[in-house]
Amino acid sequence: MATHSMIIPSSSSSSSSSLAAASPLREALPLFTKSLTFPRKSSFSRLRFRFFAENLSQLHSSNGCPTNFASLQDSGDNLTEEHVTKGKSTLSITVVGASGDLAKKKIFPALFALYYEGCLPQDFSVFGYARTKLTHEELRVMISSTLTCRIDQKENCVDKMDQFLKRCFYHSGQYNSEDDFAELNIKLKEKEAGKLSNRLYYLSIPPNIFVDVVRCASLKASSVNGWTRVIVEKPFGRDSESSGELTRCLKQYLTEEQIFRIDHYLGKELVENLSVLRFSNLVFEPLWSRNYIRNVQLIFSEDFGTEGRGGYFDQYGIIRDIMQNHLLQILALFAMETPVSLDAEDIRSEKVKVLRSMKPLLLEDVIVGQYKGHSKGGKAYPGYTDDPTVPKRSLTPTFAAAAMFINNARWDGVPFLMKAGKALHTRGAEIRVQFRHVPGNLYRKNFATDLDKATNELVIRVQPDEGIYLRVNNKVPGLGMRLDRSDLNLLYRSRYPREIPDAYERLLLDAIEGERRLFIRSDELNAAWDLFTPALKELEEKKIEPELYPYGSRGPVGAHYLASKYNVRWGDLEET
Ligand SMILES: NC(=O)C1=CN([C@@H]2O[C@H](COP(=O)(O)OP(=O)(O)OC[C@H]3O[C@@H](n4cnc5c(N)ncnc54)[C@H](OP(=O)(O)O)[C@@H]3O)[C@@H](O)[C@H]2O)C=CC1
Ligand SMILES: O=C1O[C@H](COP(=O)(O)O)[C@@H](O)[C@H](O)[C@H]1O
Repeated sequence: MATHSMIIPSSSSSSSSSLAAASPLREALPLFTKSLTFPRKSSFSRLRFRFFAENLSQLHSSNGCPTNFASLQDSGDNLTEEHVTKGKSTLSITVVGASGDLAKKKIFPALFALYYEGCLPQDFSVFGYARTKLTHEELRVMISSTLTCRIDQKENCVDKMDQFLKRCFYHSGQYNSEDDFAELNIKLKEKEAGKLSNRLYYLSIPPNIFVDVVRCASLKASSVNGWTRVIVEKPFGRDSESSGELTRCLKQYLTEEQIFRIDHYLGKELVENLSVLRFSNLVFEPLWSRNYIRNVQLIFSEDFGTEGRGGYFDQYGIIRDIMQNHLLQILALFAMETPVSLDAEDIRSEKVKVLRSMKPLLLEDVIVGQYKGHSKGGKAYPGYTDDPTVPKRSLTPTFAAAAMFINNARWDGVPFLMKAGKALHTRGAEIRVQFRHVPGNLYRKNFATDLDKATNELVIRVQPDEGIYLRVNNKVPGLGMRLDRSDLNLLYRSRYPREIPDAYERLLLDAIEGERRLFIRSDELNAAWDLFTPALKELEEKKIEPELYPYGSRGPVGAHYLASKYNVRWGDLEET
């Protein structure tokens, strides 16, 4: 658990301010600030360089830049166009916590996919770092089992994997040992061979060791002539206080510009597309307000429990695991005003504004649940507290539903309902926008008494089977006048029959590119925690018992009562 005390830098860092002032990462700050004064688009295009002489990629980073170009936005002082054009720069990516679940499942496969698609620079190496003792070869064997060739299933796949694995190395060390990071630095330097070096660290570790790692990496293994960036996995604290403390501690060693707080939902294709849908189509934006929208629903469900992650999950629960970050980020993108530009800071500023306009969640507007064991079709599914890493009397919610409100002119009074749960009957994530009734509807007698069922609904299905559909009323062909509801359906697998990149690919690429749009800024994070912290504290202090629901069910009935309090019906349940 990331307790308050656990994230305070350890004794060796207690003189952190003076150390930090001397740290190479901090020294890069004036350079960074200076480079930001360039007008972004024009000077960048002049300074961009090609990673590859061949194999130009189709993939673009989130700001629309071709990925085979890199910006020099926050590079070190030795970076010149000569280095750039002669390909003298290198990229080292160190996955800290390389022996862990996320690294194996997501990070190494995403790095391989980027390599496979020609999106990594010509000169790169990948290091795994963890306490587990492994040889380079053992790391390669471990990760090779999870690498897949997404596109072009057969051609060159094995060769490409071999080539990628040859660039992967391992260094075993403690997370709080400056000496171990100094040794890592030596190995990184060997690979960098005197070239201009950019270094990316991915902290795929439990949050209580984030600060130790950042301290050691900053002091002993940051780049001296290029940039150093750190991707930090969630959870970023467990409430406003611990999150603020974590940010303060990280900022002793890193500038805000070096910290890439990842929320992988922001890298999902349909979440990325939200802004395109809103701001590049005339038909949606005029409807995007309380005048036409009755309610918005943000729904996340998983058809499996916390199996294997109970130890982590029990410290956090579903509100911190999914709602405070993934669903709230989607909400912010959905509800924000039009940003001045697509620049990261303009978008993030709009997101902060909307978050700060929201009313903190009230205990009376949240219901919690926890799954219990259930047998179905002769198979027994375990309850949450059957997990040996979970305390038997745990009150941690594995399901929650919440009603939130935005107190601004656009959204005043519109309920934003969130629902997230584990061990439910299905897996999915979607945004549902339910529109108001048609005033004076000429066809009202053609609908049964339930006019709510006849309103338009826009559904953005983030996963699985990505798609966007708009439920409209339509005349059933024939001589009579019978209406039914049909979908104007944009099904991604039919329209775009290529595989969609994993969110981690997009986000890793963006971090390499220095594109921050899809990462969480510290003020966004503060605003997000401020919305949930009071209710989370009350839930814990009052020891609110979660409503039990059977594994594989549709969740607790409390979710329906909460929705009906605001005259809402969950769209996902109406459909199935
Ligand atoms: N797994 C997932 O699906 C997701 C994970 N995350 C976040 O990503 C990060 C990594 O997740 P995940 O890979 O599942 O985590 P793991 O529990 O697998 O931990 C990763 C590695 O960290 C080391 N480690 C684990 N516990 C400790 C400890 N108490 N003290 C010191 N080192 C420890 C272990 O390496 P070694 O013993 O070799 O040093 C382990 O292999 C976490 O912050 C998690 O919250 C976020 C989204 C999804
Ligand atoms: O961040 C997390 O996300 C996963 C769900 O991610 P998805 O991309 O598979 O939808 C969730 O299982 C996990 O509990 C949470 O920490």
